[in-house]
Amino acid sequence: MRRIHVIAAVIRDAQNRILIAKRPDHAHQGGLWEFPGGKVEEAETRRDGLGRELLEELGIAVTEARPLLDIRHDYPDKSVRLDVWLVTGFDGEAHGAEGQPVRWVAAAELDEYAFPAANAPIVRAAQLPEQYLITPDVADEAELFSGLERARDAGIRMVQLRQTGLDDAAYQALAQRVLEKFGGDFQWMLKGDTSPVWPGAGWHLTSRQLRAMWTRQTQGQPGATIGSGAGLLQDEDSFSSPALLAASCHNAEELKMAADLGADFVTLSPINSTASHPDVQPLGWERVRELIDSVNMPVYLLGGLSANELPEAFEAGAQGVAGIRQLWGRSSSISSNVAS
Ligand SMILES: Nc1nc2c([nH]c(=O)n2[C@@H]2O[C@H](COP(=O)(O)OP(=O)(O)OP(=O)(O)O)[C@@H](O)[C@H]2O)c(=O)[nH]1
Ligand SMILES: [Mg+2]
Repeated sequence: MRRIHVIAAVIRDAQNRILIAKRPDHAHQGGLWEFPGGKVEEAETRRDGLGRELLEELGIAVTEARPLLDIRHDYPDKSVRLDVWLVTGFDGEAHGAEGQPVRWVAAAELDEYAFPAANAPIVRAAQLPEQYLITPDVADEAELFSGLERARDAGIRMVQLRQTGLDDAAYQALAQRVLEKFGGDFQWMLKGDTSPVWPGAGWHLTSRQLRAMWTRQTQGQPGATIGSGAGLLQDEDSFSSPALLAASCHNAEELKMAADLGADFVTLSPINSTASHPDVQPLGWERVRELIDSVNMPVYLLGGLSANELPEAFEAGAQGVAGIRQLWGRSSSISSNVAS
């Protein structure tokens, strides 16, 4: 089946609301909500297609846009490439120029609307920030707390609590203290052997956990040979749904495993060589582009990148950048590793 190239727009206004429209009942995937857009014409660039579709459907002229997510989906009757752009600037008042209902909704409310099956990763991409901070190892809790305050003030909105060398009990106790103080400031991603118990917190799997969980879920094996640390192998109920499921990936195989498990997003590393891992071969941008292209999930690039590299990351199709020291700010004195 020929794959149809469709441009779709996540349009965000100054209040961080997102515009959705309702598809006509008689259309493909009719009656469901959608991100405005449509088929790219033969002689048209992606950006021109975006501009034309939003003018036709909403009566707005796009002034600021960048690629957000590129996905491929096969419906029983149709194969589509959904080339999704984030639109943050436009002239005119958006309205249903073709008579379709349109609505501005808060990003978190998108989950309450019925979209076509292909749209699940678009909804995640619309909700997730551009930067994903992974906490560095710190000397003490005061340093952790002041760093988190600094990150919050710098506009960081999602944080993975990582602290090497803690056993699970010590980590859980730390997580409790951190979330009591900063619970509402960030989307939290926690590590550990089981799905986090804190409401709203997500679970970030190491690549080792990802492999173990994938093996258990897809092969129905007990996974006894994979290692004793993976508590998730022993407890079926540990896969109670966290708010978000993420995983650390380094290659095509791990990306596919994460996709199979329905991960909401992944990190991909290492992009560049880092001082902490001078001997690890970096992926390089060309390979990164290919890897991102092979999956339908938001991908954060990790390893020697800061917010300065966001344009390159977007251009490669990534959701944004993840970082430890690069996103933590200047006053952190303790060196840390690239996340597992
Ligand atoms: N615009 C849009 N299309 C989507 C989304 N999700 C999704 O699966 N699609 C599919 O992508 C295809 C694009 O369709 P469209 O109907 O908007 O195309 P169009 O504006 O050029 O419409 P037309 O064919 O009536 O001229 C449809 O098969 C639709 O089901 C989405 O969020 N937005
Ligand atoms: Mg359309």
